[in-house]
Amino acid sequence: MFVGVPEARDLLRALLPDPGTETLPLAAAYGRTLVQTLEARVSHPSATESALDGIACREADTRSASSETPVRLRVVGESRAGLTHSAQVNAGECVRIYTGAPLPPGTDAICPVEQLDDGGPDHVWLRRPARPEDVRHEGGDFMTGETVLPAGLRLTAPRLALAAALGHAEVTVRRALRVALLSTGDELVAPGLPLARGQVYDSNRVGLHAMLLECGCEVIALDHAADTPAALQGALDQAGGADLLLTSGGVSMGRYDLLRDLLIGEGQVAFWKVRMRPGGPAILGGWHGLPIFGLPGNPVSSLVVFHVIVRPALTGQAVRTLRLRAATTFRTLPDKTAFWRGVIDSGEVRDYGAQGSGMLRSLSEANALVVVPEGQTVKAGDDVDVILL
Ligand SMILES: Nc1nc2c(c(=O)[nH]1)N[C@H]1C(S)=C(S)[C@@H](COP(=O)(O)OP(=O)(O)OC[C@H]3O[C@@H](n4cnc5c(N)ncnc54)[C@H](O)[C@@H]3O)O[C@H]1N2
Ligand code: MOO
Repeated sequence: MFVGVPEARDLLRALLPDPGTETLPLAAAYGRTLVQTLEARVSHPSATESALDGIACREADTRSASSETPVRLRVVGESRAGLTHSAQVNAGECVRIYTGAPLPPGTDAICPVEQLDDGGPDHVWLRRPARPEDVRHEGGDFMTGETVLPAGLRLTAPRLALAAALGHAEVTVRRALRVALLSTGDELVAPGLPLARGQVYDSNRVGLHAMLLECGCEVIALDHAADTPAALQGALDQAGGADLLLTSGGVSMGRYDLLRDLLIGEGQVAFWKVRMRPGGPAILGGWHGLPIFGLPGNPVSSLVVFHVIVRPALTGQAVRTLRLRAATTFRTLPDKTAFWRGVIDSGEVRDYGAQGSGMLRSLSEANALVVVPEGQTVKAGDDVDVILL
């Protein structure tokens, strides 16, 4: 029942149903996985246009322009968004132009306003040659018919914006998995209520809810369950209809670790314990046909297990790692992969410091998980795999 991280991920994925697909307006598709290929319905830019506010002219007219020897051009019109100058521009002439406005015929270069002086009625002086690089060419970003977003991508904010720019109002995506979320433990108190000694605010519920939304899941937030078998079973009954029940707490070695007992005693167990730290006591099983993934209660452990096992299983996206130079030594463990909190700074990653699994501040102050495979040593100066948080 003791598994490695990749095996744990595969076992969870195997228990999740195929959610099917649906077509949604872009605004509702954040975090979902695209199941169609999106082609450009238009070219971008849709016309050859200016990248700057200034004048459009013929580059050849302006090559000698400098502060000492400015070049004077006659202004024959204006091109701005929605009101294009469509007449031919000839030698010695220019058109006032604004960023994103189409280039008038005959022009091939831009000089920005910062390099212009007033040259009398309808004239400007250029203190610098006009530059063809400041022209954005039609289709330079993408051309009509080009495949731009392939199926399988997760719809992040920039990709949703790109889908809109391609001319799509709707996208076909994987349906959201319905995940019921349950915190267990008598010591948990909802934030905002008074806290007695020995109690703790239910922070996992908040963090896990947000992480599930980031994964494009529909979240069914269950009431927190006290540490009695009846309370736990009652909570599990409320999760009917979910594709997965995600719990935190109650999976370790204690007498009140009831979820573990319930799955082992009355349900099924696919694994209990993963060869990782933190997060080793995670459990996967089922209860009356409902797949249940039990995260450890320690806040850091639940975050780490979510990142390396739950998120990839829910989204179908592999865990992305970077290779960075270690600025400090990272401890190795003989039989577990370690995911130590690290801080990426100036292109290197250093040890965050306190690695206790209850150190909540680290969830905000660390920005990376440093992966140290079983039995391997990472010394300062070595390259190491890093997961961005
Ligand atoms: N004798 C042993 N004790 C422990 C072992 C072990 O192998 N032998 N494993 C340790 C490890 S590793 C972890 S991780 C924890 C996991 O414990 P549980 O999943 O059973 O979680 P709890 O005991 O319920 O709580 C642990 C800790 O986390 C706090 N907690 C729980 N839920 C929340 C929440 N929703 N929000 C904020 N904080 C929460 C709880 O108060 C405890 O401090 O077990 C070790 N013990
Ligand atoms: O895995 Mo526990 O997750 O070390 O604190």
